[in-house]
Amino acid sequence: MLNFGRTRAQPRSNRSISLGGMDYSDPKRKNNVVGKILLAATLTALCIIMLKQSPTFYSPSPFSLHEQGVIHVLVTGGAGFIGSHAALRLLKDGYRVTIVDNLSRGNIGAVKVLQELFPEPGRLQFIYADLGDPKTVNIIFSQNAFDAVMHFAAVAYVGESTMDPLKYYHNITSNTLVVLEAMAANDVKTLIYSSTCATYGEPEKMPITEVTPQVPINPYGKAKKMAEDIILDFSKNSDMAIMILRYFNVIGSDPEGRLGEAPRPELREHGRISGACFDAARGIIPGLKVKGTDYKTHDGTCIRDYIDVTDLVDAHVKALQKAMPGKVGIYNVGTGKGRSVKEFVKACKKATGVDIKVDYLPRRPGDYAEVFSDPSKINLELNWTAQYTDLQKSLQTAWRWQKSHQNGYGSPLVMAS
Ligand SMILES: O=c1ccn([C@@H]2O[C@H](COP(=O)(O)OP(=O)(O)O[C@H]3OC[C@@H](O)[C@H](O)[C@H]3O)[C@@H](O)[C@H]2O)c(=O)[nH]1
Repeated sequence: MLNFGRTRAQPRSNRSISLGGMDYSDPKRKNNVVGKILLAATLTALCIIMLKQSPTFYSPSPFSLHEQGVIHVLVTGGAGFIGSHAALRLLKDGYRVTIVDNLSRGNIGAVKVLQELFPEPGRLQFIYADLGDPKTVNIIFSQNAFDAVMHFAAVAYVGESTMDPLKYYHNITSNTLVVLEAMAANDVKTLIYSSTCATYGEPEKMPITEVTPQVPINPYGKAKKMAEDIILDFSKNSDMAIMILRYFNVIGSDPEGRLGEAPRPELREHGRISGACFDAARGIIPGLKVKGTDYKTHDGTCIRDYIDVTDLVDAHVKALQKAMPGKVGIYNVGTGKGRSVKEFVKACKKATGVDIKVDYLPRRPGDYAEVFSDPSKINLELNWTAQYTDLQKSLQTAWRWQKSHQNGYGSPLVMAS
């Protein structure tokens, strides 16, 4: 069942493109809207059928041998926005990386970018698999000698979590359990866990420290808190080295323009503020909907702490380096500065040069008025400080990628040739 032999030159999904004998560059076909839709649907269906045979390994070489001295990190959700940026940083720093992703939210195009940057055998392995399937996950762990796991894979929209709470409770808690069990069974000793400021809910006192009581108010935050509790209980009888990073609001993209944020268009209504601003600036949506103007903040809109993805992945690498056996480290990852949605929109207008049309709507269920971090613990203990603190500059970097990737990474499932 495990397919180690596939080369980068012959990914299954590449072959599925030629199966149809279609040419995307044919101008007549471009004008044929119905034809394009049918083509896209056929390709997607073919890819889904092929990819369903999980786990499917796409890599230049087998990864079953543990190379001495090279730390092998499993990056779950490595085809997603934060996971792909983390994988890039790890690879740049000389780690070997295995990405496991079910491509439900991530993009195979991000993996392809990484494979092109790091084609050497033994550097990067991509496994299409679902963490909800313990059997598959155990096969993956038993066939690879992972030294550490960065567990990013998860659904992560506050608004969606209020509409589909079961999806959130299931995906976030159950998959974390599966990962932890596989780590314990296969003697993998280091976990860096992606948690969130949403676990704090709406604290009375700002800024938020790591000892601020966690009283989440939406299913996303509650599920992440549950996953943290699972990890903490497990840690009491384990010598695993664990770091829990509570991210604030992640923005930006790779300064060298190789990776970006490409959320699924079908989830646009739940999307985060950065994606919505860029979609409005590109004219994909008629305007930005600011959700809630009657919060008790200086301008009535919600306040968030926007942290650049480059800084965030730096915090992960530092956490990995400082993780101690038998210890759990919990850290806020934010800039320490709160900005309102109106301030964010102003910065986005400047960054894009587009006078984005703004509509003001009622509050979004699940939102809290104000959160921003006190990052002193991570400053002190992990020697980490946010470097990319100019909101407009981070948005400019992200906008450059958005402009040069009008369709994101293309089809999220098909490896473009
Ligand atoms: O289209 C939009 C999107 C968002 N917003 C507002 O912008 C603010 C930020 O919302 P986002 O959806 O971008 O981000 P959230 O604060 O809800 O959660 C985010 O930060 C914490 C992370 O762990 C979560 O994964 C992430 O979704 C909220 O006030 C929201 O109502 C809009 O006004 N319009």
